[in-house]
Amino acid sequence: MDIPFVKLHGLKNSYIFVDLFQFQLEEESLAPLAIAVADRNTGIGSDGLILIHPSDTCDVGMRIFNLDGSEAMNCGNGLRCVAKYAYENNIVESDTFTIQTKAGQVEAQVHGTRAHVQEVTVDMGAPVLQRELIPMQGAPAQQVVAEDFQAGEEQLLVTAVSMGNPHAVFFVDNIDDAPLYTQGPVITNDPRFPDGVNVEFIEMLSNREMHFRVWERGSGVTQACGTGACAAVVAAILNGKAPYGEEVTVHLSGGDLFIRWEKDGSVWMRGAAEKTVSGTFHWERGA
Ligand SMILES: N[C@@H](CCC[C@H](N)C(=O)O)C(=O)O
Repeated sequence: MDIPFVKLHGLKNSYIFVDLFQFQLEEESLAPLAIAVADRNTGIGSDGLILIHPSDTCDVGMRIFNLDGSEAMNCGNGLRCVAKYAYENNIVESDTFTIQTKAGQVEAQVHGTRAHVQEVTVDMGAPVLQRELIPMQGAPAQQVVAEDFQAGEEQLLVTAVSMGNPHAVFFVDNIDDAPLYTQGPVITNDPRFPDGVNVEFIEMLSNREMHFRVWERGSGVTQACGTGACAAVVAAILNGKAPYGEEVTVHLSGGDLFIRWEKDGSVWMRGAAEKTVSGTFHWERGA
């Protein structure tokens, strides 16, 4: 099978995009295809696969598969890339439009021209903070803010946030000392998070600026995570480390995102999306 693809990234969090307005894929091929395209030796190389598809309820739809083939409910960097692709390819009429995800509907606004969208702002909706909806084990109806969390030998404090997908946020004094490679792969599969979890380490530089590192569920260390950056800013506000309603600059390994959380309302994410390459991926399933 020859599959037309485009590779885009949000701050070097890269995905292979297949446009299902143009090309059909069978449901059972999606997870193995994600693993195949993401492989950096035998595939194209990416953090996963994203499908851009027609939607009954929104202007365009997005589905995201991690590097290991697991499907996630949401992807912030993917949303900005889908918005760029949809606008540049005339899938949408206006520069503000809706995108359907498995976690619900979001609204995107592109900044730029049909020839080149540089930046995208997304209304990511309200974070989900009830423990059982993240989901995290423990007494229901509570928020998880700076809660004791024993991880191996380390005694950490966790703040848990869902942006449609689960995030465990840990504040550290120095980002270079964050136990990303030791605790990331352990915490992501911790049974206290029955669906697994994306693991973020944050160093606050001021109440408007933070360093961010992530171990993504299903993909491992990535250069950036849009939903993770949103969760980190929400966690900072819940811990009294940042204000409501003000843009916070998040320094990720791959670049900066600008995140704002309105009290009792939406999280807004603004940042870049880039196209790197397009082509055709020749794939024999099971080969
Ligand atoms: N990189 C993404 C998140 C992708 C999904 C995540 N790994 C999960 O399993 O929830 C982003 O930019 O938000």
